[in-house]
Amino acid sequence: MLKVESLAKSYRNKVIIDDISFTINKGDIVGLVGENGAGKSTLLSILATLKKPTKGNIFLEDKSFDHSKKAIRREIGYVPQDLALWEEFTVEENMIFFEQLSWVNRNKDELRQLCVDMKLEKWKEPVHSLSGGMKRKLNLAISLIHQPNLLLLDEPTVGIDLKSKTEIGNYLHTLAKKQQKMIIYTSHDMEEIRQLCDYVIVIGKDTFYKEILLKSGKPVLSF
Ligand SMILES: Nc1ncnc2c1ncn2[C@@H]1O[C@H](COP(=O)(O)OP(=O)(O)OP(=O)(O)O)[C@@H](O)[C@H]1O
Repeated sequence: MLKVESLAKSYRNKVIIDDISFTINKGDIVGLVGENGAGKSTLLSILATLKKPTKGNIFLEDKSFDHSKKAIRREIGYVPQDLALWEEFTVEENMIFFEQLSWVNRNKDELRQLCVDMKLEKWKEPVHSLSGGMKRKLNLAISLIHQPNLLLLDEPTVGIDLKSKTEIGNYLHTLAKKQQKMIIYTSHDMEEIRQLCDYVIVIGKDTFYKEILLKSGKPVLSF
């Protein structure tokens, strides 16, 4: 379980996030939506332990973000908006490189299976020759190497076609429902959010997204 209590973040005196509280259980896929600049990436990077909140508490199971940062990092897979891949290396070489940096040992078959599960079958191809959707899949596969329990995905399907979006969505659904991962997922595509997420956290002043989601019957928490 991930528990966020009264979280706030300001840059200098500008309040970006104000008093957010929510709980995510194992197996939940939670959408995080809001207008540009609402603070979605800021919230994800706080949950990824990369930024400190101005106020509030966060717990992953019984571990506090204030006291157990190292242990918590092992449990988290974070995929930022920007791709972080070695373009000249093949898919295989990228997977092996990131496995070497991770806390767990995964053999080549296991690494390859992670890619196959995501329908990324270009194992021997250099990354620069892959489509945008395939690169996004590879970024996601890399974030799963250390078998995290909490996945934080910042617009993982931005700019990719419907087929790849659907494949990524199906895979995330399997990760949550069969492997009991917790997933927080940002997107500006409300249809995708509606189909994939169990509930949605809406942040920011604009009520546009909240209204669309409520109309579709999706449970919404808004801040
Ligand atoms: N290091 C920083 N210093 C000052 N302001 C920042 C910093 N990082 C982000 N901000 C500001 O915080 C606000 C929220 O940014 P953030 O990137 O979290 O929004 P977002 O909801 O993810 O937006 P988008 O949908 O465009 O990705 C923006 O106004 C941004 O300019």
